[in-house]
Amino acid sequence: MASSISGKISQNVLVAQCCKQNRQSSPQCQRDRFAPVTHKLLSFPGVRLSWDGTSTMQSHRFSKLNRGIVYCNVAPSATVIPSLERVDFLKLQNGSDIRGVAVAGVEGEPVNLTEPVTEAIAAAFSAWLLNKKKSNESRRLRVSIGHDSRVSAQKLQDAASRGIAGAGLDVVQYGLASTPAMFNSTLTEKDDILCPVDGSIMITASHLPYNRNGFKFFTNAGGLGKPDIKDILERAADIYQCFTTESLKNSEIKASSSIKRVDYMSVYSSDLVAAVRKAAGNTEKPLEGFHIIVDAGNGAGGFFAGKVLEPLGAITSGSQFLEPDGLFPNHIPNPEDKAAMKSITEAVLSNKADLGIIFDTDVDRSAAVDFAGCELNRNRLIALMSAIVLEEHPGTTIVTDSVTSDGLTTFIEKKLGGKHHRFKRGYKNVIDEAIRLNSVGEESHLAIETSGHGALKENHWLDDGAYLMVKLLNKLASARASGLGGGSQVLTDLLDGLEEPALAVELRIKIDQNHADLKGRSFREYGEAVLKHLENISDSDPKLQKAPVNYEGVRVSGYGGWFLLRLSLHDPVLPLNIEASTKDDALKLGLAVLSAANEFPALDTTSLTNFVKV
Ligand SMILES: O=P(O)(O)OC[C@H]1O[C@H](O)[C@H](O)[C@@H](O)[C@@H]1O
Repeated sequence: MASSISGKISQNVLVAQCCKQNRQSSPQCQRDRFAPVTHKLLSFPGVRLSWDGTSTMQSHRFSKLNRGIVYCNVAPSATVIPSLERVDFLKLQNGSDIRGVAVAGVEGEPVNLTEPVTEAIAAAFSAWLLNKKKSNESRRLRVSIGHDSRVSAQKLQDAASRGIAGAGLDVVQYGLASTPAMFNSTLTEKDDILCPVDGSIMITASHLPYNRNGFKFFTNAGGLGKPDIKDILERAADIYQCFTTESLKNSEIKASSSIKRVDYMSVYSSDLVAAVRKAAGNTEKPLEGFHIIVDAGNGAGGFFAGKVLEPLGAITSGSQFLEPDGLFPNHIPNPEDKAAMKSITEAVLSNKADLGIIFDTDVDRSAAVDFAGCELNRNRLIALMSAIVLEEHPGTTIVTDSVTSDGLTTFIEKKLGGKHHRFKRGYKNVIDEAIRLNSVGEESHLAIETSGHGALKENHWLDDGAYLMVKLLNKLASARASGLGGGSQVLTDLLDGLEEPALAVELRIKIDQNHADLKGRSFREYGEAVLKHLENISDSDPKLQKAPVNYEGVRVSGYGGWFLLRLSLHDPVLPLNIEASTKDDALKLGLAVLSAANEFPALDTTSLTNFVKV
């Protein structure tokens, strides 16, 4: 419970408990042994914390001069938990997400996302949030937590709740939820369900295997970016090394009184329903008679059938894998995955449905399949969304990731009259770039990746796979309202004129980080050297032309196609995309890359060598 001091609400932070034992054993604590600790993690406005060794932390208003200074004294009785492993927190960063191994049993993948680690990360997010937001005088800050269907979800949700409650913030648990719903909870104005929340945590590892898990964080300004995640992990490392048996026990007791549960997915779903009804001129059941199949891949997207499509009048029989199952027994929930797309396509065809909709585990990505089994994912989904958005906003700029096809550019610019801004890979990069363009006067309404991530300006730049599908449903409903039949043919017709390559492939070339040829360089530096060399080779080959505008890696046209070699956002890998109108041309492009790659012994070029051999 927060203690009320001088009539103001103050936030307690239980997690700053640096014990004597810890100080003796950890270098940081030794450094800080006789001095007040200046912890970034506790630098919240105007509050000094002191702990007198009892289980209660006391907050005192503190002079502005001393903001951020924390006195952290711990009772000698506190004991370090022997089972607390050393954890390299910064290794848990994955771009603008946190990802780790939460379930034991996979060889070579030791668990590094334990409950105490999670508690420390959630406490660190709370401290970060307290720094960012001035606590409302009338209430404590609150944080919503939701999760996808992973087997480790419940225990991580409980641990994260303890971290937040221990920091003196209120916790609102949503249970099974989608990532976009979590962001949305920072925007919803609805007091009776404790919205808006000040911050939100989604527990998910997207489409990764069952043993992984992770976190995404939101405020009403959007998803946290890389620097914020790094900051949070640094704070979490400090917090973690100060954990004691007592502090962890206390946080459990504290958490039980600060946790509320809310059925937020019903609220979020009814917003989606309202959006489709509104677009259809306030018709109650604009999808009446449409047969639409949902494939949630046993992730969190099952709600879309029963809570969105059915209230709108659609028939959803034949929908599959709607039940959450964190072992993902049917297929990987990933609209880029070939087996997943095959599965939904077969379901649409065998049920003679009008449309199929598929989500990734946490529903921030999606794709569709038309009545004839035509996959509407990757470049096609971008083309389709561009057609819809450009009808509404003629001439607008469509921001995409870097691996989009040349045919897509021609389609957006020549057929649709828009502008294609091919930017970098990474959904956050794409969304942030669209926001930046608007801020400098270039109108953009859509930011979308080939991975199926997509965000619209009209939807607060929320990265929302379900909302992308709502836009397709609006199109179906409005076409029928204006007398057009043919079900999802209306969507496929929008793709008329999109040139597609005969062959499109993505190969991932690994960099062996332990190879002597790195000569002390990081894999990134090594990868950059590969790219530079490839650029030089391409410049000197008259059959190859470097893309005039390119924001990442080396993109080159030639032999009736193109290739892009770039550094992965996360891994020691150089992903290579090749598209061409014949297999022969694709091989020539592959050979050009291979001749450059062969000069770098730390590269594992097996996949490329096999590709050019065929
Ligand atoms: O650079 P890569 O390894 O291909 O990964 C890039 C991808 O990473 C994650 O999955 C992000 O969610 C995507 O937005 C991004 O496109």
